[in-house]
Amino acid sequence: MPILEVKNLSVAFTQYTTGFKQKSHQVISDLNVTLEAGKILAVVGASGSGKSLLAHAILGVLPTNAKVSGSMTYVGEELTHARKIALRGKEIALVPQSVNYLDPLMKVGKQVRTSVRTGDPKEAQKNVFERYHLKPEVEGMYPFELSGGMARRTLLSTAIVSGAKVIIADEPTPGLDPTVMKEALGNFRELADSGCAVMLITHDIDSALSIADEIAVFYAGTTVEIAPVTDFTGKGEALRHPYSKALWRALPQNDFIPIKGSQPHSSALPPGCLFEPRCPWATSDCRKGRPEMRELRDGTVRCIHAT
Ligand SMILES: Nc1ncnc2c1ncn2[C@@H]1O[C@H](COP(=O)(O)OP(=O)(O)OP(=O)(O)O)[C@@H](O)[C@H]1O
Ligand code: NI
Repeated sequence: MPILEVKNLSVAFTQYTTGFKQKSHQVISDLNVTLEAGKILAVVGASGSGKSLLAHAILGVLPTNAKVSGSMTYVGEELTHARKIALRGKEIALVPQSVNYLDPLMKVGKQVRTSVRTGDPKEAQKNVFERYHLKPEVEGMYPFELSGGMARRTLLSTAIVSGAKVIIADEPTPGLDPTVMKEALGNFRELADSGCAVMLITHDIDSALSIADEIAVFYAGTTVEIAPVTDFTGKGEALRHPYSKALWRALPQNDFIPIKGSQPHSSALPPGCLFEPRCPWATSDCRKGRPEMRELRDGTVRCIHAT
């Protein structure tokens, strides 16, 4: 049984335009992901494709003007908002994208210690600081006294000491020097190997490939493909969706061919397949409706033409 399952998640924001006119922007549509114990799912996709919003939806920290539909389960039971609040920071931990999530008024050692649930908090905090090369004096500092890299390592420490079963890491590595970054990625792998389910959101496909088991490719607020990591190889022949193939081939070590056009904005989503306006395979059928996510060769894809 998956630890965490997100089914047909949709998120829309209501915004006021001129006067009292309201406009609804669909920023996530029909999104599906599954997290399993012992596995790392990496989530990749362009900026604005909905990666952080998915993380926030799982943690129950979306802004109040967000309208959410779809279902989520945690170990087979519905993950209601009340349950999200109860599990947050305990069973489900977030390594947030922004270091602004640290409490500005609390010394960082204390912030890490309050996340410890079993064993001696002081000991756990000391050990994790050592692991991330945070000197003993750092525990007495306030967030504003930390460098960006130190703040990131503090956020990682908080999630690691929590003993959570599900770790959602939203771009946890920018600003870290390569050695610490490698260590942080290695820690996620260790957490997974010890039975956690990890979702790693990243722009960095290379890091994702180095530690993940599966990769979910996001585009304009939905999953277009979920594939085993081993499919990201060669010219991308094993990949299913034209966007995943293009994303893979756009990497510098591959063909370095940029993808023409840009991701549609949530205020102007195409009526059919969200990738249709940029797709080399598009036909008139692609404009008729959103393709469903379907199983194909050990993965899933949202494209009527994928084979
Ligand atoms: N509070 C909000 N109100 C309205 N729109 C929002 C709000 N928060 C996010 N969005 C929109 O939702 C979309 C998805 O945002 P999200 O932060 O999830 O992207 P992302 O994939 O995490 O991008 P990045 O890689 O830059 O972190 C964006 O178009 C963003 O502008
Ligand atoms: Ni983000």
